[in-house]
Amino acid sequence: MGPIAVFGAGSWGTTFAKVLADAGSEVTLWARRASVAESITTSRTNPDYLPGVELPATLKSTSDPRVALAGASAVVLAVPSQSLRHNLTAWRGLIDPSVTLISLAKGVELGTLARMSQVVVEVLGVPENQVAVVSGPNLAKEIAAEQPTAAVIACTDHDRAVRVQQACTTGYFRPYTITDVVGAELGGACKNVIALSCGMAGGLGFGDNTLATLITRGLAETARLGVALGADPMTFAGLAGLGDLVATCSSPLSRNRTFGERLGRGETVRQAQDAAHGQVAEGVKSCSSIRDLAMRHGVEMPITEVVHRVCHDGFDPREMAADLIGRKTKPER
Ligand SMILES: NC(=O)C1=CN([C@@H]2O[C@H](COP(=O)(O)OP(=O)(O)OC[C@H]3O[C@@H](n4cnc5c(N)ncnc54)[C@H](O)[C@@H]3O)[C@@H](O)[C@H]2O)C=CC1
Ligand SMILES: O=C(CO)COP(=O)(O)O
Repeated sequence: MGPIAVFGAGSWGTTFAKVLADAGSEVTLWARRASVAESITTSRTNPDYLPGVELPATLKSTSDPRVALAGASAVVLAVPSQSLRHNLTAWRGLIDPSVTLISLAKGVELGTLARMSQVVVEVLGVPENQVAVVSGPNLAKEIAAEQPTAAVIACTDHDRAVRVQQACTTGYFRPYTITDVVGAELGGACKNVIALSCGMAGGLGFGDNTLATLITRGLAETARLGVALGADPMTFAGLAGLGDLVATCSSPLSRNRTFGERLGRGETVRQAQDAAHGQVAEGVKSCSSIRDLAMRHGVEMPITEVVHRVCHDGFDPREMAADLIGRKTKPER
């Protein structure tokens, strides 16, 4: 794979740019703010998002999309889900129609209920086999510290997935390939919502049984939605399903879990948002689009429903347990 442009210099965009550069790829990282690009170029750091992490000397950075895209054979999209369409529309005329598009975002678009790869296909007019998705238990700060982890590269074109895999394999980052894009994207989007519920449970003082119950039943409702949308159920037992779910629901590094914890301790959505300092907790918006997607397909997602009510309808997290536990009894499957 030739030069790679990474769009979005937040925690994951910057970290994934480092992974690609460490794997030997030629990488240019586009940052929205010129000061961030300047800092990466001159001091090899991105203090706003990855304080204390030294970035590779080979990594270039710019705030000019044309410079980032010059000669690029692949474009990595690392902006928040709800702004992807807007950004891509602005960059559309600049992106060579033959490049591989690599989506890192974990969300479902509000209103259209589109997955991120569907947004890419729609806005850029490229075939779906040109879009790859990276997902898995990938908390940016741990990967930036070169702690070992695995991931999946999902693309309906297996050969393309292998090329992306080769471009990002390092001594600390081990990507596997799969062809189930639907499953990979839904696993990544839904686990943010389940992590919010786990955070709320933690904030309310509940322990590991509650955590494990939410993770397991969260996985069940995610897989139910996935199967209704044509995903391979086995994807949810893999890195983009269980792997990401366990990491995000358990880790204090997760923005979604942390956000939920604040709500569980009694903070308002606004207070939790202010405390996030502009860092995105995707589940706060995706709980609504995923809930709507589930309703459209007649799929029951009770945890997602409750998270939506807490985040958007003023429902008190203290009522969450009674609401979920008090549902009509039924078989596990
Ligand atoms: N941080 C992590 O550990 C991981 C994050 N992800 C996903 O990657 C995506 C990006 O997340 P992060 O880099 O963590 O987010 P972040 O909150 O750290 O950074 C977001 C980046 O997008 C930029 N941005 C924000 N709004 C924008 C807009 N309207 N237009 C253009 N740029 C905008 C910000 O300036 C920043 O550079 C999300 O969908 C997230 O779920 C996936 C795996 C791991
Ligand atoms: O996607 C992630 C880990 O795989 C990051 O989770 P948060 O967005 O909750 O920090």
